[in-house]
Amino acid sequence: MPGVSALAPAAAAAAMGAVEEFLKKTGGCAVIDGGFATQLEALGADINDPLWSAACLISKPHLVKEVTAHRPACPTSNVPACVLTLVVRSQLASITSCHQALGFACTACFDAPVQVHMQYLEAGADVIISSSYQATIPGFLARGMSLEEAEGLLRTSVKLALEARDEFWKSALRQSKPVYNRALVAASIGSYGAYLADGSEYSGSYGADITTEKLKDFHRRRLQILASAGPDLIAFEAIPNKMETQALVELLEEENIHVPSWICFSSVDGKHLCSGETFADCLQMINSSEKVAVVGVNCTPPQFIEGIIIEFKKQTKKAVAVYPNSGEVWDGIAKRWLPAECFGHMSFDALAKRWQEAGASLIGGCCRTTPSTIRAVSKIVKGKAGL
Ligand SMILES: C[S+](C)CC[C@H](N)C(=O)O
Ligand SMILES: N[C@@H](CCS)C(=O)O
Ligand SMILES: [Zn+2]
Repeated sequence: MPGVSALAPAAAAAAMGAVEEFLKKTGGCAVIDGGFATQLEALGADINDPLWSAACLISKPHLVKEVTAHRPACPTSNVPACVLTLVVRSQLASITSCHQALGFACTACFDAPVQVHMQYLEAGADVIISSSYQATIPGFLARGMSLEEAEGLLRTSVKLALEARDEFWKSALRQSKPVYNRALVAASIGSYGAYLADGSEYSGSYGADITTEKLKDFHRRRLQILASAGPDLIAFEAIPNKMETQALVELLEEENIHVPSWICFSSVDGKHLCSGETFADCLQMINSSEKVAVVGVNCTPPQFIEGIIIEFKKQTKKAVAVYPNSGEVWDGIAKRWLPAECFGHMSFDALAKRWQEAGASLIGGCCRTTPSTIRAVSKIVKGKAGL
């Protein structure tokens, strides 16, 4: 499916139909990847940063030179000298970490997003989500970047995912036994709360001053740029309240976005959005939008997912996506994950089978899930060995 932001209405309708076709091709249940940020950290990246995982997009090659002889490894990525080629000229003596000390990535860190995408593709993901969850224009500007640089990094996030998908697909085609589908690339758009980086994507509390119009203005330019960068889907992730849902639905119309979207909510109780508002009110708005192909929940504890799918299936005809977190709880102030409340004796993949039976059409994992989670999910929902 090509990038479709500039297509005429008939072609846009075809793009929406292509999502349905794609789901059929995957046997009625597509596998989404797992936690992008989680796996980035597993590769050694330091994402304790206002941009969180989007910090991996920042690199400044014009400031750097080859000094592998001087520095044996990147202390952040722990990548050995043979692949570490970029370090700042003026700070050779004092480097402690690419992101924290220098404010940008070494080449090894910069390769990490592609590696993460590749690992999820190998694990069996039919849909990979770009590294743009917390990539925002104001966030990049606050780092001293120009508008042009900021917009360029948004495009880069989609480009890296498309490159990984195409590279992986080329190698999959060379295999004698067909195991994989050609994956779709979803351009991630996190909530306003994710940008605030104050834990409000799990509370939905944006303060008294925020309005639907302000939220639209916050999302507008990033949406335009990501939609025009050639993704197959736009993935609005962890949307915590009704006002932001309304802003997104209206914005998709106003900007006439023809890339099919999904809107996924976050929930901390399994019955409401994080704000305490009902799913029903949001689903009603989404049901009347032709721009939204898929609805669902992400970054929500696994024990709530089956009940949520059952509710959604009563309230919408759109395909339902679920990609819960591990059940651990994000402490937005201390910036760390707290232990999960016990979610019973069932493993994530055994639960995934139940989510499929309850009617979910796309299943994956969010924070604190990994390629091995996705490998297990893929095997169980597709009944396929060999990944
Ligand atoms: C999905 S949460 C763990 C992402 C990080 C959060 N927006 C923060 O920056 O603290
Ligand atoms: N796509 C993002 C979602 C965070 S809630 C990630 O996996 O890092
Ligand atoms: Zn998450």
